[in-house]
Formats: sequence, C-alpha cells, structure tokens
Amino acid sequence: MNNPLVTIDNLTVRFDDRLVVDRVNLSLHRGDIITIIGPNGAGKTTLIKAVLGIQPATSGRIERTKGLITGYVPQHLRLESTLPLSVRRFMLLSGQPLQACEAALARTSVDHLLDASVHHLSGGEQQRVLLARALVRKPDLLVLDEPAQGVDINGQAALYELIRQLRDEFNCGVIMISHDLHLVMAATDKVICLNQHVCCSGYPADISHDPAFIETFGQSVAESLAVYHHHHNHNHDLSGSVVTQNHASPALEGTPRGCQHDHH
Ligand SMILES: Nc1ncnc2c1ncn2[C@@H]1O[C@H](COP(=O)(O)OP(=O)(O)OP(=O)(O)O)[C@@H](O)[C@H]1O
Repeated sequence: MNNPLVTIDNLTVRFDDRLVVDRVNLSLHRGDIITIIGPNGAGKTTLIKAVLGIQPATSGRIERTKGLITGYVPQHLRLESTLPLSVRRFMLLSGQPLQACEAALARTSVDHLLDASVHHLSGGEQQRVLLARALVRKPDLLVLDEPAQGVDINGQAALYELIRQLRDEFNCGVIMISHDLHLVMAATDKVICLNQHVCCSGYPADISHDPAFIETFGQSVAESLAVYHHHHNHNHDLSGSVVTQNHASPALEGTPRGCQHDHH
C-alpha cells in the first residue's frame, strides 16, 4: 500500500464549544474514492476542510504528505454577481496558463463554454467548470463537496463516472461529500457515514445493510438499498449527539463515543 496522502487521527472540531466533528480517524491514499454521507449539519464539510488544511483541529492530528496538491470543488460558488466574469477569466484566476485551463475544461466536456459568463451557467455546467478548475493543477487529491448538486439524474451518473475516470488518469485520491445515496452505493469505493462521529464505514455493499446507516437515513432509504444486521447500541438525538445508553460492552471501552458497535 502506498503512503497515505492525508492521515487524520482522532480529529475533533468544536465551534464555540459545540462539538461538530468527534474523534474521527481517516487515511486517504492515491486511488481511493471515499464518500462521506450523513445528515445536514453532521460535520461533513468541516471534515473535508480539515483534509484540505483550511479547518484547524480543536484536538487531534491532521497530517498531509509533503507537497500535496489538492483540487477543491466547494459546496457553493460565491461570486460577486455584478462583476462580469467569463469562464476563461475564472479559470485563469487559478494562476495556470490558458492552455492548461482549456485542457481541463475539455476534460470535463465544457470547453465550449470558455467565453460564457460564469453567472449564466446551468447547475450541471457550473459543477463541470468547478471540477475543471480543481483539475487544472493536476492534483494528487480531489476534494469535492457535493459535486453532483444541481445536476439532473443522468448527469449525476455521468459525473460520478467522470470522477472515477479522473481518479484513474491522475492516479489521485478522491474524497467527496454526497447526498445521492443510490449513486454513492453504485459508484464509490468506500463510504463513511458521519454524524459528528463516524457511525459506520466500509464498502457500499456492506454499509447499506448497517443498522447505523438505517438509523441515520431511515428504514425506507435503507430498504431500497438492502438490509443486514450487526449489533449497534447507540442512538442520536435531533442534534446528532449520541444518547448514552447503559449497556455498552466493557470490551469496547476506549473506542470513540458512539462507535460501540462492530465495524465492517
Ligand atoms: N466556521 C464555523 N463557525 C461556527 N459554526 C460552524 C462553522 N462551520 C460550520 N459550522 C457549524 O457546524 C455544523 C456542521 O457544519 P458542516 O457544514 O460541517 O455540516 P455538513 O454535514 O456539511 O452539512 P450539510 O449537509 O448541510 O452541508 C453546522 O451546525 C454548522 O452551522
């Protein structure tokens, strides 16, 4: 196994004493596609910002391989709407030459939009332009915050396929957040279900049966994806915090709070 691009060890992030990420461990290698799923406010964006090095840890350790080049597709593209901005100029803001920008746009199939205004792109076009900008520096690690938002269902499948191809071409690692559970199950390698702490993680075929997954996403979603059981003995309240129960196994002492179940 190659050395990890990023290692996260017991990462905890609090905002004003509010626990948002709770003792998360993660390591990301070249070739990995890791998808983080979880409810709104579960700490997903905070976690990937920590991976990017733009969110400091309250405690724990984030280690990134020396010289790591990251490409980031943020959740929202916040641009001053009164400022005229073409795709060409937006791409050049990356500091890379026009030729590299054009090649990246061609790779995500939006090179025909070079002279279009970024303010007038459709949802799908915008995501592909953002992906091109993330690619232009030939990243070792692609970090994508809901890359398929605003993209229609056929476009979503194509986008996930493109991400897989890019992983192969660039031999990079990919970590992304997604709410498109069916596509995640079909198109990613490893899934982490986050609700402040890691509720469950593993390969899609396993995680879709995990009671922690069922608890987080509901029975009907889980049933549409499949079912199987292991012992899971914690619950979450509405804020996502773990509701302590009295029957935690002594054998699991020292494991992160809320992870008192077998992992797959
Ligand atoms: N810089 C910040 N200062 C204070 N609170 C923050 C900050 N960033 C995020 N939060 C809070 O931390 C919690 C987790 O936010 P985060 O964006 O990580 O969640 P998420 O899982 O990505 O949610 P969503 O699926 O809705 O995008 C939220 O309650 C959010 O309001």
